[in-house]
Amino acid sequence: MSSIAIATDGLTKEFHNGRGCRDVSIQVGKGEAFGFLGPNGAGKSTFVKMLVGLIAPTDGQGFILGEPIGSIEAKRSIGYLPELYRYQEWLTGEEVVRLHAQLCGMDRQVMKQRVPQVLEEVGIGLRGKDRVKHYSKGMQQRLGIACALINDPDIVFLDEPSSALDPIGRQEVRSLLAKLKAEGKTIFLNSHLLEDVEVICDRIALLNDGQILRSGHVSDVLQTKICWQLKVGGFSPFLLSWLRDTSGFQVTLMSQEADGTAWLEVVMEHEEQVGWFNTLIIGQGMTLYEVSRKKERLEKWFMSAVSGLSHRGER
Ligand SMILES: Nc1ncnc2c1ncn2[C@@H]1O[C@H](COP(=O)(O)OP(=O)(O)OP(=O)(O)O)[C@@H](O)[C@H]1O
Repeated sequence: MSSIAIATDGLTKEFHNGRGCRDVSIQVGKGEAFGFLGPNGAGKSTFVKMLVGLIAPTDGQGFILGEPIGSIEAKRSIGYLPELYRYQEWLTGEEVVRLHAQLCGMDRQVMKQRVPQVLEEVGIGLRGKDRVKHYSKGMQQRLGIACALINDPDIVFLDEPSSALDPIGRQEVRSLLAKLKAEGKTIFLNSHLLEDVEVICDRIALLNDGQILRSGHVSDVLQTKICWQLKVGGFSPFLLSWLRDTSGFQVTLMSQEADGTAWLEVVMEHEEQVGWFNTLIIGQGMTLYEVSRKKERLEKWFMSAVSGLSHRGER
């Protein structure tokens, strides 16, 4: 049995105006969380709409668990949260989810159990009988996720699930995605929120002007070198060259206060060397206030990939 959840080969959608996305080939493994990034207008939503069968490709092919995209068999195993979707605000949350269950052709008895269960799962079980117009944006997004999960899909496509949410709403959606991932669901996440992608996704691809520009494992992108940031007290400039000479590491003074508090950045070969380096600091009479591993950020990866390129999307 194949371990591939989503596979595309040269998948293309060219709109009448020449926009869309071109020649996109990816593979996403079962249980993997895949982040699809790109500037506004890069073609991310167009790609997802092809995968979920809402629009037909103009070239190439795609498969969901081995079934051709757009087929009933492929649709049975997916859930989809569209971007900025607005639900019928005169309905209750429960009615909205029930409507989606009916659209899936769910049996009435199964529906009776599944609707409250999925509302509970996304954390709006107690508000299921309230009308959507009384829901916060965060609750509406979670309601959308409930609709996407109603058929207990193997693969969930989420197009900007945290857009327009405040930090609390984002955190709620992020925890929900982490839970889905832990349950073994395959997640395909379109997002501009790179911090969310860093936390949730295993692999990423960056789309620009309809084409994949870069792709890779998030862990590789974030850990290009082992760099620690240390906050120390009792620092004096002559200690900098002593630390460099004694450790052999690249030590950089980032900032220093008049009271001798300083921030250092130290690049090492192995993670474990930090313990030894700390003993050098303490041995020289300095105080160690804080030690943290500096990570590369996805934002840097994203910006370095798109800088200097034309992206016709929104600009
Ligand atoms: N139905 C359509 N007809 C013509 N052009 C379209 C159509 N749908 C999208 N486009 C264009 O295709 C390009 C890609 O749009 P798409 O919505 O896929 O981008 P996106 O990466 O999802 O953007 P965003 O991050 O802003 O949501 C855009 O230039 C858009 O204007």
